[in-house]
Amino acid sequence: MTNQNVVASDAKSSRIRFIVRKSIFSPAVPNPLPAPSLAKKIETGGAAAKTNAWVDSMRDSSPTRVKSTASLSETKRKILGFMFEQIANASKGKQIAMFLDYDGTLSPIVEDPDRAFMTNEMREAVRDVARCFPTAIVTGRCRDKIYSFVKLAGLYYAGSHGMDIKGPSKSQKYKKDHQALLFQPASKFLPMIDEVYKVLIEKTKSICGAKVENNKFCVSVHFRCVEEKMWAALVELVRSVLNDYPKLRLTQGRKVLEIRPTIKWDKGKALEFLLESLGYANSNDVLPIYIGDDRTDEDAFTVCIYIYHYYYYFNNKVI
Ligand SMILES: O=P(O)(O)OC[C@H]1O[C@H](O[C@H]2O[C@H](CO)[C@@H](O)[C@H](O)[C@H]2O)[C@H](O)[C@@H](O)[C@@H]1O
Repeated sequence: MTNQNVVASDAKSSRIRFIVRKSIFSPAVPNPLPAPSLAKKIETGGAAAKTNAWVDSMRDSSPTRVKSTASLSETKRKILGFMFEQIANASKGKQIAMFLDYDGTLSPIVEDPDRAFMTNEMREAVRDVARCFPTAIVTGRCRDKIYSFVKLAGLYYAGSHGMDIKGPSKSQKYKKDHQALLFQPASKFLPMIDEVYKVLIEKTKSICGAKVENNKFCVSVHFRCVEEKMWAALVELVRSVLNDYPKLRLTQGRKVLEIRPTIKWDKGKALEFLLESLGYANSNDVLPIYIGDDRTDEDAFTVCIYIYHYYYYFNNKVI
């Protein structure tokens, strides 16, 4: 391990992680994935303390815009070269399975979630990967919407943070028993999610810039366009709605509050499920690789090789 800016660890066989340390970036850049002590603060504090803990966490998880520079590109090239070499070594004699997050990984982060389109170049790259390896898009978004963005038929899609999994419609070449794959472990929550979505649409009308997105088995409340002084009001409002729904829980992504069922299912479980469906349950013959950029991706990082995709640090677009 010679590169100071990249950590590679193989604590478990065939599981390597790559973390691009923030020290290679401007010191002004906050850690995009701070170890959140949110759960602890929320458990111990009163109502105001809980709201403050949420607002702190909302601030921490929303790094500010950074300009890309030529030297950054050089660093990026070196890191990618190093990662590629490590992955190539680790994959010898194994089947690679590729898992890709969408927002911030395949598409740039933009203000309007309905316009987070991926480029044709990226689509071609994903198509090429899928020609070689079983490939899945694993996202917090609704599966139909993600399909309308990615538009590639030969992939697995795991929408709603893995609570809505569907296999490729055209090709079953990686599926051992050739059965169509559809798995929705939170289906009984559908009416509840729909109801809470409608309540939140109505209630958030009072908060300028808030946007509620129905992701089928979960709901996103976006605050990217909400003035910071209104974040506490927004989180209080969302929490007050959730008081009536003890079977739903609140989590957080990039400038987004996410409401989901309390079931023990996340992107990591979805990966395990997909590997099992591919015939690789607890197998050493597979090298699962996950590329992601968000806190919710950390659930998947426990299952495989992972790469934090620092798209937004290398790109001078809005984050
Ligand atoms: O698991 P992901 O694919 O990363 O989905 C997580 C959330 O992604 C989307 O929101 C994020 O991207 C938006 C568009 O760039 C951006 O406006 C927003 O601030 C980000 O949080 C999606 O809209 C959410 O529903 C997902 O939960």
